[in-house]
Amino acid sequence: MNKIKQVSIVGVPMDLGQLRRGVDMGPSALRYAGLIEEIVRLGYQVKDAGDLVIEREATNPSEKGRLVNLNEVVSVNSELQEKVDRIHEDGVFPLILGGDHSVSIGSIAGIAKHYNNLGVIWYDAHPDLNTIETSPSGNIHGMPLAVNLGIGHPSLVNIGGYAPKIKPENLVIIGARSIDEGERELILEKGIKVYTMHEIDRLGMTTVMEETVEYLAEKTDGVHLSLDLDGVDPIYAPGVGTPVMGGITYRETHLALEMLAEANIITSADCVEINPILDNKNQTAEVATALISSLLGKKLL
Ligand SMILES: NC(=[NH2+])NCCC[C@H](N)C(=O)O
Ligand SMILES: [Mn+2]
Ligand SMILES: [Mn+2]
Repeated sequence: MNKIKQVSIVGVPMDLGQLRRGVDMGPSALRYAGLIEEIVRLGYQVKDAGDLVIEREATNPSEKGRLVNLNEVVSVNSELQEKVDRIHEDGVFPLILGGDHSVSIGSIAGIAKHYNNLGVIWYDAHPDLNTIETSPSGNIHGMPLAVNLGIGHPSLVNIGGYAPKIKPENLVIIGARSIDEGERELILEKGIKVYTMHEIDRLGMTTVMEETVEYLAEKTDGVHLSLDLDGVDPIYAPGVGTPVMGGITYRETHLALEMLAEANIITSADCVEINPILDNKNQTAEVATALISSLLGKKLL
């Protein structure tokens, strides 16, 4: 957290990056779960920048081979980019609340310009490395990491007026277990560091995080954490639109985030894909709140 004791929250109540309604309620669910109070309790000065206003058309059907809601996703992320850029300029830790995972396009666009080598930890069941050519769905929430690497539709890739935002060697994906063929090819082609569930099972989360911190610390000057709640097993985080069984446990995720807090390398974060309609009495937002507390330094003792 680089001695920044201020956190600025931006909510992005947007569900346009995919087709299941409800993930637009993520910021409210997190606020109801007491996220802000919890961060205040940890000793931070919290500025709540409120939520972006999202305009959505009544219907916008998906067509294969087409980017669903492209123009809307571009305009929301452009606005988010500006907002996050300003927060960063003020020297405050930006915490972005999604919304579907396409909001990471705007959050990283606003952050990456402040670093020569921004590192990214993508904690997710999915690598989100699809392009229009490889996407099985046309949903932009399956593409943000590719976009951040400069691969994808120009109007997404150039948000913020520069590209790429991140370099493949500054990226670590943790928790992947649903990987499309085109994503697999891109991972191998770019040599992206991925800890799939297989490596997490084999090495244990302690080693995974020690290696991740070492890998990023030596070559990056800031690290963004993108926390997709579907990285966590759906037993603990059922309120997500694309759940995949066999995920990371609640305890392993706490450990991962506690280790990041200890390493003191995270300079910004987003928390995405919470869908309260699919949830069990706001459990997923409560889990996310507890996890973010660990990231921001909460300890058991
Ligand atoms: N952020 C997410 N939950 N992404 C899910 C992506 C699912 C699938 N790979 C797709 O491209 O449609
Ligand atoms: Mn994701
Ligand atoms: Mn995911």
